[in-house]
Amino acid sequence: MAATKVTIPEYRETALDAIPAICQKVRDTFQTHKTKDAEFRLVQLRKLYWALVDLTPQIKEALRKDLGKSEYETVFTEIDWLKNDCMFQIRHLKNFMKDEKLGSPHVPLTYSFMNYRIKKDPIGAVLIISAYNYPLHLLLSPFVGAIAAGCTAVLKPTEMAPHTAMVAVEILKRLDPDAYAIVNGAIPETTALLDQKWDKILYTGSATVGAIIAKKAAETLTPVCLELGGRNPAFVTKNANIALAARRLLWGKAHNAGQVCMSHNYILVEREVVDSLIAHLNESFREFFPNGAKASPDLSRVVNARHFARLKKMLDNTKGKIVMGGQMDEKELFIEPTAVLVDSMDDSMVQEESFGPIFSIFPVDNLDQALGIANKVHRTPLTLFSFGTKDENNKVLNEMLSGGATINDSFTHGSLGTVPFGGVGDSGWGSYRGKASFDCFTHHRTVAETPAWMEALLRVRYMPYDWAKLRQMARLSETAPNFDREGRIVRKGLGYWLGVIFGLGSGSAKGALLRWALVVAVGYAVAARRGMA
Ligand SMILES: NC(=O)C1=CN([C@@H]2O[C@H](COP(=O)(O)OP(=O)(O)OC[C@H]3O[C@@H](n4cnc5c(N)ncnc54)[C@H](O)[C@@H]3O)[C@@H](O)[C@H]2O)C=CC1
Ligand SMILES: CC1=C(/C=C/C(C)=C/C=C/C(C)=C/C=C/C=C(C)/C=C/C=C(C)/C=C/C=C(\C)C(=O)O)C(C)(C)CCC1
Repeated sequence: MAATKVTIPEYRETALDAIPAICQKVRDTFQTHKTKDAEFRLVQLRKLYWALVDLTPQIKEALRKDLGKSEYETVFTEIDWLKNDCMFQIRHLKNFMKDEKLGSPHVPLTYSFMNYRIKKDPIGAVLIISAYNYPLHLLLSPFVGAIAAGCTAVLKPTEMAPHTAMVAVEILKRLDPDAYAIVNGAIPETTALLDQKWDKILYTGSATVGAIIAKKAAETLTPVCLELGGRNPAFVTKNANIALAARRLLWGKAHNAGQVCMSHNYILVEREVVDSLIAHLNESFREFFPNGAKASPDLSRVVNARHFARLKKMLDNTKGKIVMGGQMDEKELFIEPTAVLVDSMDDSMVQEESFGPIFSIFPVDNLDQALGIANKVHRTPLTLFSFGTKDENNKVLNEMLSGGATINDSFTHGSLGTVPFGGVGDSGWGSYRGKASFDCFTHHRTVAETPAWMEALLRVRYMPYDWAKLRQMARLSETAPNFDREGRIVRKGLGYWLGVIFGLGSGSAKGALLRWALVVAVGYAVAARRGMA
């Protein structure tokens, strides 16, 4: 069958003077409240799903042109990923939207008639700015969350993947044009967008630009979700399965040509197993690329000449020795997955974020030394990886913080679209994916409702204050401590525990009586409401 010719419109930046009106429109649409309706959200998500299906040839072609992305990875991590995102929200939306009733232990018995609950409100009109490495996925995956949450949105795709940006325009044409819009461009257009008032901004990209976004957002106290990068360490101890560690870590740097914010920057490996790790990395390299990396249809290219030059400079500046790969071709923006053996934490291959197919191997004496180095290089990276015994892996998790972590593999924690994903500290603020995507764009509003008939019971809060009422209230609601002034648990034997159980947590007989009276009253009222009393 002859392949259908795919056309992608030429990249066009949005006119700067059109941007304020575009933003005003989505803000106004939010105020119409139409995007809050569950059916509206579902229809938009369904339309997005079918747009992804119908525009699959355009998406594949755009990603091939922008990143030399293999068709396999485009389907796996962009198209299917986003379709799954839509289906997940479609299936669970009504459940996510439901009010959450607040009962024990959050609401004590005394407050139980006030119908405490959490109402899920869309946060408003949001701005989503994305990075180049998964240009459609990183743009639309948060967008799915924004639609599900009932927000309106403006999307700003990366200008570094211009074909994908134009396909995104085509996709958006299938959705409600008043609720969602797309603005194309680079720094001037993003700056114009940031000059507008948003209810939330979700930004994916470098930490440097992340700081610009956060600063600008702070001027208007706009909340931000930042998905940033990091210098991610992998720990390999002598007790690890070295062949498996090598194979899995190489995958993490070959997938999307290592242009993955989660992939490892450097491997801290115990000295005894360095040679074995290098041998196994090379063996896996030959297995993944039997005809060489350049000939492989599976290896993406570096996004552009600037990033190629950046990666080349990291390799030029290293004092280490290349122990795997090393080939490159500027014309094709091709860099082989490359490992460099280094001996200093000041090496360019350790200090700079690779965000490409290159990484370093740093021999260490033991795990304590490795953790000391990693915590100095970057204390809160986006991810970390640990290959060792159960105790060693737990030690790594306990002694180093990261946005996410995978034990015994490369970024498995970030390969599933239904679990929360995000950084910590300077690798990111907030998270999204799965229910977290819905929550990211939702305000969880605590709502209470006080029935009129309760007025007499509320006497305790009104002036003139009455100490006796306050004591009565305390007897009903305070929990007696089981610890002393030194913070030690005071074990009081069977008598104490019987008191806790039969006295409903009260420290006195009077308190226990009052509590039982309240339980009976609440039980009676609930039964009456259900028509049983
Ligand atoms: N945590 C995460 O989910 C991810 C993080 N990243 C990080 O992103 C970086 C690579 O992505 P890039 O696309 O190069 O990031 P980038 O920060 O250069 O660009 C991201 C977005 O910011 C905009 N932008 C660039 N400079 C700006 C400025 N001065 N003012 C306002 N907007 C500006 C761009 O137009 C683009 O849409 C790496 O550091 C990587 O670790 C990348 C992908 C995912
Ligand atoms: C049990 C049976 C089966 C089991 C199959 C299993 C367990 C399959 C496991 C597959 C895995 C772990 C696949 C991993 C895929 C990785 C992906 C898709 C990576 C995605 C990476 C992304 C999206 C990166 C994002 C980067 C970002 C956000 C960034 O840079 O910021 C069978 C075999 C199925 C059947 C028999 C029973």
